[in-house]
Amino acid sequence: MKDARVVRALGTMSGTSLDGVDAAILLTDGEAISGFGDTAYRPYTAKERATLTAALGKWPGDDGVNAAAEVVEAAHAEVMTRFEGVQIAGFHGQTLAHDPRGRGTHQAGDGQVLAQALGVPVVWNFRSADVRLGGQGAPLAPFFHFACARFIGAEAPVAFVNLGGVGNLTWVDPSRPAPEAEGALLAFDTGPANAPLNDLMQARRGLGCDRNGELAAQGIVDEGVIAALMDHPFFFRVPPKSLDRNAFADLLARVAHLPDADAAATLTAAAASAVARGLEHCPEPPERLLVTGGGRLNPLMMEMLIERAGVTAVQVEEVGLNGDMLEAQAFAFLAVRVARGLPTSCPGTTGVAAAVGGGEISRPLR
Ligand SMILES: Nc1ncnc2c1ncn2[C@@H]1O[C@H](COP(=O)(O)OP(=O)(O)OP(=O)(O)O)[C@@H](O)[C@H]1O
Ligand SMILES: CC(=O)N[C@H]1[C@@H]2OC[C@@H](O2)[C@@H](O)[C@@H]1O[C@H](C)C(=O)O
Repeated sequence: MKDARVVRALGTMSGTSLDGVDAAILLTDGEAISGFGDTAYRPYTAKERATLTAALGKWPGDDGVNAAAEVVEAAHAEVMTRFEGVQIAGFHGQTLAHDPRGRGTHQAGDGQVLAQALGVPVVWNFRSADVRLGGQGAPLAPFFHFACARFIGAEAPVAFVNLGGVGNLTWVDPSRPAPEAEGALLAFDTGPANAPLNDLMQARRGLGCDRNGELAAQGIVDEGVIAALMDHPFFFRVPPKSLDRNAFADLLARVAHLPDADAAATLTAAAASAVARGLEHCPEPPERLLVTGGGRLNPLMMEMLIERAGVTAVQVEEVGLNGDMLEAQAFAFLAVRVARGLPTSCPGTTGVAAAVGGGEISRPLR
């Protein structure tokens, strides 16, 4: 019999690299994955990206934030209305600032605007409740990673590693009864991933990224820079812990003395070493790393990850998942959980005191 609680949910993510909006359909009851559906990607135009970049680090009420929110809402409305038969949507928005122990967390874009555009309930503002209750507000994909681990039939602990602008890691023990169960999940940001490398490529070569690790492959890693980076207090902090995109902005200065290729190689190694260090915080070594996010497409970053972490790493595609859309699918999953009153974070994922359901539901007004 078809489970009446399984819905066709649409999720979206606009990541820290400000490239565009990912959108994906997930069939789920908020506990298990029943199937994957269509996906779409809507890049930001250069003008839109400039508006978003100008608002980075800003808080509601600051100059430029309304303009950024309008860009986010318009781009999402455009891509989200392409899908048919959507019953509920999860809208992450664009993180402009994240300071969980200070001013909070700020995702631009209003879910009510999208509820109007789509004509279905939209769940949004996923991170604020967790932060208010003392959590990091991030990462939130781990509850979905738990469902993914079950979906792929993993029996031993595995780790999902997302190599986006920032890196993050979710250690999952799929034998536990639920994601919020004691010992089921440990998740945290590992450190810088592509953001500093992209910034370097922009500054030195006028390029958006080191495509396929081509420049870095010609360079030599400065292990002194890596060792000094690994002395940063962030790497000693016991997880859960999360990072602002610009938290390691000084990394560029640390490679300023190096030729382009060596600087790129060093920043690529930094992403890998940060994940390797993160693994030391895990309760036991994972069977393997399932890598998602754009960094999985950089063969040198993958090679360095395997070498520095000392464990096999594969792209999530090897286990039948979609590494470009996992985060969008995660927010579809989380939307259904919020609608059902199920938790979306717990002590092991954000450091919040007890399992908590975040998110606000906006329904279309007639
Ligand atoms: N073929 C490739 N070669 C090298 N790097 C790549 C390649 N494809 C993508 N990337 C890197 O991945 C980045 C995009 O990753 P992703 O889409 O996972 O980021 P994001 O979702 O915006 O970040 P976050 O997960 O931190 O929010 C690009 O900016 C680039 O640095
Ligand atoms: C505050 C914020 O938007 N954080 C993002 C960012 O991008 C990667 C990493 O930093 C992660 O903590 C998070 O996103 C993913 C989707 C998450 O919440 O799981």
